[in-house]
Amino acid sequence: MASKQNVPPANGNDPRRTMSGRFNSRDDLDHSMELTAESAADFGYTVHIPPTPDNQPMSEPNTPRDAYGNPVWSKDEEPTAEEPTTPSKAKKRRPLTRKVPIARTIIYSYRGLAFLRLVVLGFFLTWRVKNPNRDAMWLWGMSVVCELWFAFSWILDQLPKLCPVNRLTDLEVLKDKFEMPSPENPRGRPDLPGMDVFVSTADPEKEPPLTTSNTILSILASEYPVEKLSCYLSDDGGALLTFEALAEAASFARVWVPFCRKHTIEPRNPESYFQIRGDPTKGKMRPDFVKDRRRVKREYDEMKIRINGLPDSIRRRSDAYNAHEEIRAKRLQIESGADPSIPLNVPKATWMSDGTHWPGTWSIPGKEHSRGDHAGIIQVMLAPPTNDPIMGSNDLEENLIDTTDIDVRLPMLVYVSREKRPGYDHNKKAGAMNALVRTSAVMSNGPFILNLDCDHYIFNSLAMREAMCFMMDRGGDRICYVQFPQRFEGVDPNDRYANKNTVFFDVNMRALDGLQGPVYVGTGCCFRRVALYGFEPPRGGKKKQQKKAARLAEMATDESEFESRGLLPKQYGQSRIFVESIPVAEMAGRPLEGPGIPLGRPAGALTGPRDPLDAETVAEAINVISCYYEDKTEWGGRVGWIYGSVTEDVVTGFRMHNRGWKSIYCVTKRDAFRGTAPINLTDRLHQVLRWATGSVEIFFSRNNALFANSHMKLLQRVAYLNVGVYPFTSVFLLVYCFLPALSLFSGQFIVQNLNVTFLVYLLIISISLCLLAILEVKWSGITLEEWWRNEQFWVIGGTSAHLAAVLQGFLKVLAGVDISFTLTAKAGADEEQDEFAELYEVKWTALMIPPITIMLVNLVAIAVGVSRTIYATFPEWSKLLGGVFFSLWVLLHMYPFAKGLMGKRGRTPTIVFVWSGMLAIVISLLWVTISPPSDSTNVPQGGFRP
Ligand SMILES: O=c1ccn([C@@H]2O[C@H](COP(=O)(O)OP(=O)(O)O[C@H]3O[C@H](CO)[C@@H](O)[C@H](O)[C@H]3O)[C@@H](O)[C@H]2O)c(=O)[nH]1
Ligand SMILES: [Mn+2]
Repeated sequence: MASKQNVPPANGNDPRRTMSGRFNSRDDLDHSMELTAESAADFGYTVHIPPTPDNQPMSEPNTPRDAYGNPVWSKDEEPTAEEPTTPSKAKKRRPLTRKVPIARTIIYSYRGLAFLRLVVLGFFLTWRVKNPNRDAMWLWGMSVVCELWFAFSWILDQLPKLCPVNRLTDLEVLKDKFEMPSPENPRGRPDLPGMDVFVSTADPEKEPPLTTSNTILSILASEYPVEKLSCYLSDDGGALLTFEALAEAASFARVWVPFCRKHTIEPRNPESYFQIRGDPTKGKMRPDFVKDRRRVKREYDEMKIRINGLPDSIRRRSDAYNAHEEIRAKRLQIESGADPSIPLNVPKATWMSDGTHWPGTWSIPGKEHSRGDHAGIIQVMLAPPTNDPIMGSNDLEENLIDTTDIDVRLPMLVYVSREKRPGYDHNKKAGAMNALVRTSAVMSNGPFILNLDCDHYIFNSLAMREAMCFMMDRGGDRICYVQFPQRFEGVDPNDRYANKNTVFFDVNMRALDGLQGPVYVGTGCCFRRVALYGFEPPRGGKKKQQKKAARLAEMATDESEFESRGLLPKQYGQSRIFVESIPVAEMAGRPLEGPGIPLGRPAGALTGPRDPLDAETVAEAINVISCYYEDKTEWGGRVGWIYGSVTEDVVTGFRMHNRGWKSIYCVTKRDAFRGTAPINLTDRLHQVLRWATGSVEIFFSRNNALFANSHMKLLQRVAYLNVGVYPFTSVFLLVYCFLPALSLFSGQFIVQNLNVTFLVYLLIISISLCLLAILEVKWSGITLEEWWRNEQFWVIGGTSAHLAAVLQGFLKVLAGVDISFTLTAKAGADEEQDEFAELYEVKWTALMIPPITIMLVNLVAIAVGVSRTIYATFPEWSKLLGGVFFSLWVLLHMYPFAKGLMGKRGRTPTIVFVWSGMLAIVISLLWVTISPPSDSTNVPQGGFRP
């Protein structure tokens, strides 16, 4: 099997190798005679895989440095080890988290207003149905149907927003409970559960390896006990580029992480850190800060150049090796006396710096070396750290900066590229995550899993601790995940396409938190591992289910049962080591036992060293990422990330909620994570298209909230139903956006006459919507502008991407056409020249056709209306005004879209508006001259009739 690993003994002679497995694929050629490591270095590049910290000098075991203050919430002084136990005990009983109520006046008026609007909407729609427009039944019919649907979709959106929640954590208490000396933990070793961080990347072209490396560095430098933290990078591209960039990051981490710890800097993503404007020395106490910073920056810049030069150096290196191979083959051919004119078939391989074939994807894809066809690869880039801190030294020969009294250990770091073969469905990101779930269970088995996209880095180094506060609090064992908001950088200041999505992240998600939990949104989410294994939460579930869970744990350790019943392999696959890890993770993830926590774990239970990473373990880690591992198991069905939708995230969260788990939304003062968003219109539309398509998939699947069970609250179900239903609004929206034009063309309107009743209704409905928005702004902290951008994008996305999603969804359901996961392109980490160059890029896509049509038709309609008025052929003034206002309402929503189409010349949309308006006037003048009104009873100048 190509994915088998050769595992050299720990700390072999090769200094570049860690105690990890090195892959060894079957197409490795014997070239070591010809090309030595030195000649590889001649090509100007060698991968730096840092030596393990294991054999570094051990200093006296110290208690871990109290490196973390609490930049987020309160700032108590740090308790020392000698502190009398009584206050600490009192502290330990303090809760780790609490709810912060939202001001009553705001929330009550918000609910009252929503109710009022609901009632008015009811009356209005009744009135609309009862008062048809006899002059234009078609217009009236279409508009009423659309309005009924809009009311319905408004209700779906509004109802779950009625009980928003805010929360606070207390990191001091967490520290007291888990990191301070106590009778059970005399040395005050970290007693926090392990955390496995998953980062996913899929394409080094669209997701620059420098960005990924920075994300990794922010994780490695995070404030979480080093020996409890492991970081896994899943590379679905199987790219050597990503691999070597990760090796570079691992190497630079030896400097970066101690630097972060020494000077407690934020954020710990070097690219972002060095880009901060303002005085970096602000609040820094140590005199050597400036010197250290300069050195580290230089080191970072060098790494950056190397990473950015990787595509080139890999290509040059591979060309040289390939040329060599060809010459050698030619020589063999001649020596063996074969006809030299026969063309040789030497593959154009991609080569690693040590002169072996890269087992993953080649730049020129070859057999068994393409994106969808390559071996599984695991490389431990940083070996698991020792259990005790290792202090650095002031030996500046060896270290770049003085690291005296700084723990220089690094968390484990692993590169993973799952095996891919033709004929297997790889299930996109969900499949990648499930491979990581298994590999990490075998290698580190952290009871908690933090999931990040490659472009989402840790902005607040205490973020993991925030999540842990919820998980370790009373009742925390019923929490399946803690979701953090997604925050974005590099979005244009006006956030033209509502990329920041603040209405979703600060209004909808906060509100869902009051309804047993927010949805999972794919990144910035900390999972309880066993929740991913398809278990039910303790207590919450039915008695029978609980017994079943206990039994599963029992069977995992009972050999005969495991083999004879074959039950576990059926669920989790054939790996014994994996199955045995389940109960261990379950136990380690529980909160500490204490009053009100009957099923807790004893304090101090997690202070021991972790299991060593031996050859057998690494071999098993490879085994569980083989492409056939999931065959005939419940992976992707009941277990792990759920398959079958391009928005695997929502479905995965839904399944957990449906099993009775709760989730938590954790908004921190200093953003926990930050990522990038596609600021370019086309990319944005494609992103929205993917999400909406995923929603349609959900709607047509068994994960439709209509089939939810009684574990879920009614309003929570409504929220999930809305996730599946919202794209369908686009159909009605499309029709509705054409109605004003149709009115102006026909001289009719959606009502027979614009009487006072209609106008008053319209007024109340609009005003109440605005008031609701203002109150939302009050309780959520978003701005009105953000709210308005969201409204605009609702129309833009609705008439383009959502519409296409509905079509795609129907195609999938009716014709089984598969939906692909189009990666969202990420901006390079260092595009300083023109920050928003992307914003102005215009790439045409069919998605743009409907909104463009809508805009043009409405413009023409306004012009027609106006010119007919000039000629006094328009039937009624009021209807004309109604139509024009209606049209303008549509156009106002479309404005950012029009601007986007114009590229950099910002003023052009206005010009285009004017030009097309004039053109339209000319056309309509002609039209009016050619066809005079046939029926002139309504025409004002009809007075000439006899
Ligand atoms: O075959 C694949 C496809 C994607 N990914 C990764 O999935 C992540 C999300 O992809 P991206 O194109 O950045 O999607 P976004 O629209 O930005 O992502 C949001 O929406 C997705 C669901 O559609 C979620 O998976 C993401 O976590 C969420 O951030 C990235 O890290 C990718 O590397 C894989 O690992 N394998
Ligand atoms: Mn993304």
